Parts: sequence; C-alpha cells; structure tokens
Amino acid sequence: MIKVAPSVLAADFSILKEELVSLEKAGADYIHLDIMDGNFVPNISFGAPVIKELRKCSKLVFDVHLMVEMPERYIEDFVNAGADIITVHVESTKHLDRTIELIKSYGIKAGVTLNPATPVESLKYIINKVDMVLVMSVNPGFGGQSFIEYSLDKIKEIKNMRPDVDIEVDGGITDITAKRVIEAGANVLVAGSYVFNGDYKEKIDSLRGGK
Ligand SMILES: O=C(CO)[C@@H](O)[C@H](O)COP(=O)(O)O
Ligand SMILES: [Co+2]
Repeated sequence: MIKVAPSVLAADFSILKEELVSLEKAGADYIHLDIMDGNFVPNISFGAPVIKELRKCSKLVFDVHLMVEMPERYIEDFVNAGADIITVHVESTKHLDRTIELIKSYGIKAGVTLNPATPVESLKYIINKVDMVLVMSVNPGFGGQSFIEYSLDKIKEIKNMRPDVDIEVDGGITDITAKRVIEAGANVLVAGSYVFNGDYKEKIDSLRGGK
C-alpha cells in the first residue's frame, strides 16, 4: 500500500486548517510537517504550537520531519502537540539511539532521516529500532527542488538492509519520480509543490499510479 504524505510547506499558510481538511477529502494518508530551525537547515518554518492547533481539525497521521539541531530537546513538545510519527536526521544529533528511544517511549512511531550525501551504512545499528527511514531526495530546507537521481540507489540499499521497514522519500516527488521510487522500494511519498499545484485529489491519485 502506497501512502501519500502532502507537505504543508507548499500550502497556503493563511488557510492552513482548510488546507488540511481539503487534503483529507482528497485522499491523503499522512500530513507531512516540516520543522526547520534556521540552523540545521538555512530556513525557518513553524513549531509545535502550530501543530497543536492543526491537530484539532484533522485525524490524519501527523508525520513530523524535524530539521533541527539536537532534536532531542523538542521531542516532548511535538508529542504533546499531537505528532504520530517523528523523524530525526542522523546528522542532527550526537545521540541518535537515545533520541529514537525517547520518541518510542511516548508510544508513537520513530523515523530516521538521511541527507542526500549521507550513506545508508550510517543506519547499520539503528535500522532495526525504527519504524520508518526517510530518504531525502533533495537537500533539506526548501520545497520545489529537483529530485536527486542517486536517491534511487539509496532506497534499494535500504530495502535490502531491512525489507519490512517503511521507506519514505521526500523532495522532488512528482507522478514521474513517484513511479521510480516505488519501483526502487519506497512506500511513503512526500510531495509538496506537486500536490499543491493543481487539483489535490488528481495529484494524490497520480502519485499512487492513477488509482
Ligand atoms: O523536507 C522537505 C524540504 O526540506 C520537504 O518535505 C519539502 O517540503 C518537499 O517539497 P517538494 O520537493 O515536494 O516541493
Ligand atoms: Co520533509
């Protein structure tokens, strides 16, 4: 089953609640929430209080992608705000194992994320502890960038390393790249600019292969 996770980074922030309702009606599985601190990535987005407000108007799975330095400092805040999945970058913490354990201690799903140039080998000791691996197929920080081709090799390597783990791909996903990442082994697709430029239902359906 392919899951589609629209990234609200590309939504109209002045009507964010309405956007979530529209995405739910259009068949989205998750809502992907990009948290940027202006330090780990050169951009600032929004924080836990915004997620807490959005939680009141959506039952969709909240997939929180933390692009912040030392994410362990904020896990509790995002859990309290209503996160269902929290994903942290291997590059963002000295204590990845402790951070994954902390996320799991709240009874929610834990994911680990790799920047494009970070090798899959860095997952060797953590992959059996996580629910999801997020492959960044662009350099994190901004929406609307082009898909990095070598991400396909990384997806295949992760699939070989642990066939049953959820593999999410984030960055430059369109109907064309979606088909390719699914073939490589991905089952969760994040899409921002592609979904928000057009009819949400048509776009979401097209990411699943037109079904
Ligand atoms: O995490 C990020 C960017 O850092 C993403 O979730 C983007 O928001 C995806 O945007 P598109 O590439 O789909 O426009
Ligand atoms: Co993201």
